[in-house]
Amino acid sequence: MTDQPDRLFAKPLNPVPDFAFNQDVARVFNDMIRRSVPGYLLLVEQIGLLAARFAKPNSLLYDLGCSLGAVTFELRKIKASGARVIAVDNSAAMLERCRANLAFTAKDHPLLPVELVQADILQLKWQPASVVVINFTLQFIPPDQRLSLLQRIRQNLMPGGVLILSEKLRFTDESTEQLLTELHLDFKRKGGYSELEIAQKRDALENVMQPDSLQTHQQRLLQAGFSQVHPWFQCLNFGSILSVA
Ligand SMILES: Nc1ncnc2c1ncn2[C@@H]1O[C@H](C[S@+](CC[C@H]([NH3+])C(=O)[O-])CC(=O)[O-])[C@@H](O)[C@H]1O
Ligand SMILES: O=C(O)C(=O)Cc1ccccc1
Repeated sequence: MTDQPDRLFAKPLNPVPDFAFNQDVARVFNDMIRRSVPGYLLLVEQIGLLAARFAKPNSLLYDLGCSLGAVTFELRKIKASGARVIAVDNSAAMLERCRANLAFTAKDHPLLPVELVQADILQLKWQPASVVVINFTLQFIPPDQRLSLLQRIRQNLMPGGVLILSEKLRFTDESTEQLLTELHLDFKRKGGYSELEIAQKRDALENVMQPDSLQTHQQRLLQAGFSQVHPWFQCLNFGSILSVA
């Protein structure tokens, strides 16, 4: 994986442009996500283990909003004969680097075949799947499209299939929101981000990324038709939910 340090917001920007998954972001994304999402590496590793329990032979495993392919790579390690991984992202810059990463990491031990698809996940042509992972991507989908996307995912999951959804969380209780946001800022400061970098990235994300509360996610997943909805991971204001079809 390329590991250029993220200095994208280090110099004063006036105005701060909306956050976009362009070449500049793709180049530093590996560093950015590790220093921005507490628990990211543990989460990705654990997703591989969770997914392995639900993956069925001869089925599809989707990684929606695959970025540089961290989750895709974990899915490819699963032993499920005849299964295939479909990794989807609408950013050409991300997919190009994802392709290079996956080629580089393809060692001798067998990995599941992968197809990289450049597409909007709202426009995807679905095929029946046993595993769908959407790791920190639903928060970039317009809120009024989220339920119908989850319904489509639910409809294309085989019985007993799993959806793993990770998101930044907001909290309706003001003091919880304040405390966890402060702790997240402490995590960023400890990772070497300056106050300017933190403030400018927050401004860049403001119109682009809209997190929901854990309760909103749980209710929406039930409404989409999932029979079991289990929050299984939370680190500060980042969490993940496993839902069974
Ligand atoms: N409508 C869309 N259709 C397809 N892709 C999209 C769409 N909107 C955004 N994306 C893509 O979703 C990804 C979100 S990052 C995922 C991290 C990864 N899952 C990881 O586990 O490392 C999360 C973050 O940056 O916080 C980006 O690559 C976008 O191009
Ligand atoms: O940086 C943040 O505040 C985040 O919420 C996480 C994030 C990580 C990578 C790209 C966009 C958002």
